[in-house]
Parts: sequence; C-alpha cells; structure tokens
Amino acid sequence: MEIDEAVRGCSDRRLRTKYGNAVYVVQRAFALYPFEEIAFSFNGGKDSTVLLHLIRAGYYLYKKDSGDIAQMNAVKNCPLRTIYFESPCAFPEINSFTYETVSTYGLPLETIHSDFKSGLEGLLKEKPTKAIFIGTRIGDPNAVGQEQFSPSSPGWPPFMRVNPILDWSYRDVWSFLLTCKVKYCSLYDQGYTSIGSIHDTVPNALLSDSSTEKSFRPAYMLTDGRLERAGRTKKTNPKVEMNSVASNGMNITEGGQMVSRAASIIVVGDEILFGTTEDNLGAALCKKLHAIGWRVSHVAVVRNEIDSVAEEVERCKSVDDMVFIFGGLGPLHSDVSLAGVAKAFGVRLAPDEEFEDYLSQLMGNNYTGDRNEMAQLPEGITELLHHKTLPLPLIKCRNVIALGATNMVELDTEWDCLLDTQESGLMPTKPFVSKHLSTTVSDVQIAPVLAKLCLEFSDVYIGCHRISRAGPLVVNLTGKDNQRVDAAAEKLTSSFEGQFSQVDSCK
Ligand SMILES: Cc1cc2nc3c(=O)[nH]c(=O)nc-3n(C[C@H](O)[C@H](O)[C@H](O)COP(=O)(O)O)c2cc1C
Ligand SMILES: Nc1ncnc2c1ncn2[C@@H]1O[C@H](COP(=O)(O)OP(=O)(O)OP(=O)(O)O)[C@@H](O)[C@H]1O
Ligand SMILES: [Mg+2]
Repeated sequence: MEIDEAVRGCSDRRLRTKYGNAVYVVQRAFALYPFEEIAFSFNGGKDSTVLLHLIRAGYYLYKKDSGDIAQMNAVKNCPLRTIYFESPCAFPEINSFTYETVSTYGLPLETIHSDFKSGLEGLLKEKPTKAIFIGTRIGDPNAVGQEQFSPSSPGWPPFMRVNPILDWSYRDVWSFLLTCKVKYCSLYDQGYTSIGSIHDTVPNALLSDSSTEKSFRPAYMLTDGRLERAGRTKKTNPKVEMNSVASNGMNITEGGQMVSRAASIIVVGDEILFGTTEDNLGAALCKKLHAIGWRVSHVAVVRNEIDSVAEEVERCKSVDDMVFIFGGLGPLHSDVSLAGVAKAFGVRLAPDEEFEDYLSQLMGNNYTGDRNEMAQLPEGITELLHHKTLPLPLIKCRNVIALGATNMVELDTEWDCLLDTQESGLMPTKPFVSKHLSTTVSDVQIAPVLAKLCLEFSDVYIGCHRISRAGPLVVNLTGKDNQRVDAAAEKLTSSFEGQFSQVDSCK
C-alpha cells in the first residue's frame, strides 16, 4: 500500500509516530463499527485530504490484520461512504478537487446541500450512521475538548466523531502530504493555508512574495503553524487569549502605577513533603515579589500528582492576580505540573510546535520519546514568554506561570526575564514600606493595644514574631502608604513610652 510504504520508509521519526497513531485510530474505528455505518466527512481541504489517505492506509492494514488475504488485492481503495456539505460559497477549486478526488479513489459520494447540523440529522434519518471520520486538528476553533473518539455534542444528532489527526500539527500535515506525494487542492500552492468560504478566505499574507507583488508562496512554506488561519478573515483562532487576571479589588492605580497585586506560589515536590529536600525557592520568590510591591497571599507545597496540582491551581488562579508554580516540569513520570494546570483550566495537553522547536534546538532528538511529552502544553491557554537569555521560553497559562528554576541562580535569571518581558504581566507596583519595632513588653500587655491598632489601621499589615519564647517581640508594620505606617508606629510606641526600639529588619 503506497501510503504505508511511503511513511514507514521516510526518515521523519515524528511523522512515522503520528501516522502510526492515526492509522491505529482508523483501524479501531473499522473494528468498532459496521463498515456501512461509518462515513467520511470530506471537503477537499488539506486536513481532509490527509485523512482520506490515512483512512485508505488504515483500511488496508485493518483488512491485512484480520487475515482477509483473498480480498487484499481488491483493497487498493476504501469505498467508504463520503459526505460533502456543498455550499455555493465554496471555492470552485475546492469543489472540483473534491469531485475529482472521490472519483479517483472510488468513494461513494453523498452531497448535502444544507448546514452541518440539519444535514447530519437528515443523513442519520436516511441511513444508520454510527461514526464519522473528521479532519479536525488541535488549534481548530472547534477542537477544544475533543478526543480522538468524541461523541457528537448535545443538541446534535447522535454519532461518534472520529478524529484521527486531532494531535497533528500544521507541519505534520504538510510532511505527510509531501512525503506521500499525493495530490492536494491547487489553492494551497497559491498561498492559502486554511480554506473556508470565498467570503472569508484570502491567501495568507505571511506567504506573500515580496519580489512579485501579487504572488504567494505555497502553504507548506508557512513556518509558524499557529498562523495557519491568518487568511481566514472572520473567524479567528482564540488559541492565544489575552491574560485573564483575577481582580482582588485592590488594583487601583495611583499615578499610573498599580497599588497592589497578589500572587500565590505552588511548589510541587513529594521530596519536600517527605522532608528529604527543603524548598528555598518559594521563600526567595516571596522576597522578590515583596520587593516589587506584590503581596504573596499563599505558598503551598503539593504532591507530584495531577489532582493535587490541579486543586491548588484552581483555588489560587481565581483569587490571585498571578500564580507561580515550581517543580514537576519535564519528561519524568513525576512531572505532572502542566497536566495539573491543564486540568485546573478544564483543557488538555496538546503538542506545541514552537516549544518543540526550542526543545529540539536545545537537546536534539534525544528529548522526545515518541510522543514528545515535553512539548505538550495546556491547549488554548498557553503563551510562551521568550527572552534572549533563556534557552527555553517560560510557560504562561493565563495567570499561571511555570518556573523551571531548580536553584537560586536559575531563579534569579528567570525572575529578571519575567520583569523584562511585558507579556509576563509582572509589573512592579508601588513598593511596600516597613517598620520593625522590638519590645520586651509582655504579650498580655501588648495584645489589646495591637488589636485596636489593627482596626484603626486596616490598610497597614501588623504582624508579630519572636526569635525565641523568652526573647523580645518584633512587631512588623507594612503598608504602601509611608505616612500611615509611620502613624501606626507612632501610635504603638506612644502607648508604651520608651519600651520599643526600631530594628532594621525582622531579625
Ligand atoms: C461531520 C461533522 C460533524 C460535526 N459535529 C459537530 C458536533 O458534534 N458539535 C459541534 O458543535 N459541531 C459539529 N460540527 C461542526 C464543526 O464543529 C465546525 O463548526 C465545522 O467543522 C466548521 O468549521 P469552520 O466553521 O471552521 O468551517 C460538525 C461538522 C461536521 C462536518
Ligand atoms: N463542507 C464540508 N463537507 C464535509 N466535511 C467538512 C466540511 N467542512 C469541514 N468538514 C470536515 O471538518 C474537517 C475540518 O475542517 P477544516 O476546514 O478545519 O479542515 P480542512 O478543510 O480539511 O483543511 P483547511 O484547514 O485547510 O481548510 C474537515 O477535514 C472535514 O472532515
Ligand atoms: Mg477548511
């Protein structure tokens, strides 16, 4: 079978893996559903062209595996029911390619002249249809939340959507089409990278050829697959969303500067909970945040477990402006932090080509394993924060930033990069001012005075700690308004004339 031979014989390991997974899904679909109750949704687009050839290969392998040797010669093609929703707004090139292709491959075509939903209702009424192959890929607006086998949505007629190329990237699609040397719609050679209707689709401006004004380079030359839909004028891919920063009601600006922002820190590490290692990065990050006027509301240490991470992220992301997460990043079994973040946001992990490029530049082909786990990032919510001093960009999922630092030096570097990168959202706010007052007055005497002071100065943080049970008590007054901190300190010291002395820090 020419497709199977072309891919298995090629040197592109990633393509071979993607192909293997996709034809496996195709074969399982043939094993699960009667052949006559499966349909193939084909529209002449590049993704459905890939799918066509995967279905042909998968069908061949399915027949081969089921020992149907007698039929093997006849299984050159796969006469699967094919549905095409034809629209008067389709490009003529798409129409002609669709008709030509079904004829070349002997596909029985059912053309539908209505919208998807009512067309499918009609189809299911007419003929039992249990499963439909669709060329949906991650990054398509309708792909979020889908799996390789996803039942149709509520409100839609009941069938199984089978998405064999769900995890394929733009580049995978072109590697496949070019490796297999199969025909695709001519529009893709004229700079179209994703094709909708004639009213909302133009060639992708990123492929415009500067030497000749009106010509465009072919679609396979687009290097950044995330810009595949740049030629689609109406619907855009919401993959990279604006930061959604939780409001804590304190983010008023003063002279253009944020007054207060709050962060929480999640440290992921079983070994910290076992007591075998100590976390010092969390404490260092608290200091750094404090130094730029951010309040840290919460530091948590959680297990290397998806649910533990997800629960903590879920709690923090909605109450704090920003959440920092340390540990549990990488290819090991215990590196589940990003899976936890994805779960907290209700999305799943999906391959990110750009991140994968960074990984392969850094580590060659050794990092991947067959499924490139390290390049899987939470789908639709991830932004990469680049900085020239970082070998790998930092990962930001809405208001959660994953830090890869494992020691102080690395933390210092990552921190400087975050401050230097506007997209991080880590803006310095009005700095805190603090006064530390030490006294030997007994707790019993000081308690009612401090309680009253807290009520009167609710905008000043008033905390106390002791170095030892018998030693002096240090009262810490921290706030954003110098005068208010001074006034609170004045009030406290005047209540205990001569019994307080100011110290430089908490020590
Ligand atoms: C065979 C088929 C099945 C579909 N099933 C669903 C579905 O279950 N739920 C849904 O919301 N949309 C469904 N859709 C619609 C797609 O989500 C999407 O709107 C469609 O592919 C158009 O994409 P476009 O708007 O980018 O052209 C289906 C489309 C097709 C062709
Ligand atoms: N008009 C249609 N008729 C039949 N199937 C369709 C139609 N439109 C979309 N589909 C199904 O939905 C899938 C996803 O559509 P989409 O437009 O994203 O991909 P494509 O058309 O194959 O490629 P491209 O992204 O380049 O347009 C298709 O591969 C096909 O299975
Ligand atoms: Mg299309």
